[in-house]
Amino acid sequence: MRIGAVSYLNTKPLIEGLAERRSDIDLIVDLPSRLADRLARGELDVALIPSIEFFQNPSYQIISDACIGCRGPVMSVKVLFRRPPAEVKTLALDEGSRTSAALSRILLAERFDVRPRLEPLPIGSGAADTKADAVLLIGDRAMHPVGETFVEEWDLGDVWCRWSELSFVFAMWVARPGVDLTGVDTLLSEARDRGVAKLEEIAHREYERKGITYETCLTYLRDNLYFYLGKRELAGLNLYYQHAAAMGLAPQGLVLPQEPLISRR
Ligand SMILES: C=C(O[C@@H]1C=C(C(=O)O)C=C[C@H]1O)C(=O)O
Repeated sequence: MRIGAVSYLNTKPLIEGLAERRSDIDLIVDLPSRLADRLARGELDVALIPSIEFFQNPSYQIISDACIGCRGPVMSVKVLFRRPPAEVKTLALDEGSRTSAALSRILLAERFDVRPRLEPLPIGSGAADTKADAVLLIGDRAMHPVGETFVEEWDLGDVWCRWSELSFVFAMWVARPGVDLTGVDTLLSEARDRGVAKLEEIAHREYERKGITYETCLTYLRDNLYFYLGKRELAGLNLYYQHAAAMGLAPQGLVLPQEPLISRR
């Protein structure tokens, strides 16, 4: 089984000990946007894909109650503004993102009636490499100071959760059709439970190579991220879907799950 996981710090607690549990697992790490494309091409069987990508294929199935979500500020998803949001004409989008790319467009449209021209921000580039009025950064690179003063900065987790009074779900475990999923939900929820029980250890292991302090790393994993796809998260996902569909960023008419998946343990 080829399982694709996000290569950022946020995913470490979801894959703790995962590859060691079953000899038939090939764990591949990549950027979220690339995981979605690889799952769509059939190069992966199961992947942690941006939630908006789940809407694009009705044959996809959510297979775990583990996810990357937040119930407030997320710390690693930012829109940096060089002009006030109401005056934004161009938006540079982190190439690794699909969910937050759509979310930033939704929030600009809904709150400011702004529909900017979009440009990609390639993986190797930083905010300084674009002149866009606003820049979306996600993942590890969004956690470091950019060295520029912005007129406004949005933490998209915070902005969404305040605006919607619900959680936000950035990425979910999804399988393509025709894959034998026996035991996979247990495998993924157990990996998450192991990871969540060991956040200090994971933070110790990761903080230096991510260029952040141990405290920041632990706070991020423990307090900013939320790894459970519960009722409030599904309600947030549903609302996000409604906005995405209304803006033509997702197909119309999907019925998403409302009730959390009960893990078959
Ligand atoms: C919280 C995050 O969630 C991510 C954001 C994603 C997106 O915008 O498409 C996809 C997967 C997650 O890794 C982050 O990367 O910082």
